[in-house]
Amino acid sequence: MNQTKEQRILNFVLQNAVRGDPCSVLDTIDKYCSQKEWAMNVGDEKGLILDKTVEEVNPSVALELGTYCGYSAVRIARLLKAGAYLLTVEFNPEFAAIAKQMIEFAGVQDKVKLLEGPSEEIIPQLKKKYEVDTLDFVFLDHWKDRYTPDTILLQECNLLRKGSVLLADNIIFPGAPEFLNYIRNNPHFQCTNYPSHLEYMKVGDAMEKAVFLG
Ligand SMILES: Cc1cc(-c2n[nH]c(CCNC(=O)c3cc(-c4ccc(F)cc4)cc(O)c3O)n2)ccn1
Ligand SMILES: [Mg+2]
Repeated sequence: MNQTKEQRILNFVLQNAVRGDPCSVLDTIDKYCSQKEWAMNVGDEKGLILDKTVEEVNPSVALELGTYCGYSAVRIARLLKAGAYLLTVEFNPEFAAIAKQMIEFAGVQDKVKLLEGPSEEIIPQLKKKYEVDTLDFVFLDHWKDRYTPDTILLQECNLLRKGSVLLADNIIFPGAPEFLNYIRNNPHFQCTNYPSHLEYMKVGDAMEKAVFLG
């Protein structure tokens, strides 16, 4: 049974990073994915934009859509205050299994709850099944054609409050044109664009921040 790229990334971390040190896990993933095999982690450049946004919001309850190998879950969780937590949603069981091990190796498992399933199924369960009141921060990094329907779903499920912050990856590449159109023309959101580059590449990309105005 030959290995997947995601297993190779995890193994490289297990062999080269420092257990319990989130920064060493992030640096090791970035090293592997920039030098050996590209992978769709948010990466170090857009990761700084994510860091600044998480520090500014200082969320008690955060949601991530699109866990992948757990890079941004580790990135977000390392910045959360005592008692704060991240819910992260992954639909692919192989990715979820890798992410679980990555999160545990980084030592942030007490701050992260990994939920397996498609976002459209999980979001309506957040209040009753996962005891969420409202979300302070949402990182959109899953299927790009789900950004808009899931933003609408979050509102329908009453999961956003005045001041909730959404941050969306890949606005330019692969691109989320429908989402950009929706969110920038929506009077209930205040948007800010952050130009950057596709992870580990010279290709242009951007992140979009959208503050819910209630
Ligand atoms: C429906 C649902 C879905 C999920 C879900 N979980 N994990 C994901 C991954 C989604 N991410 C991407 O597809 C992605 C792609 C690229 C890319 C690809 C190919 C290129 F050539 C260039 C760039 C770059 C990125 O930065 C990305 O984030 N979705 C979870 C829950 N429910
Ligand atoms: Mg992305």
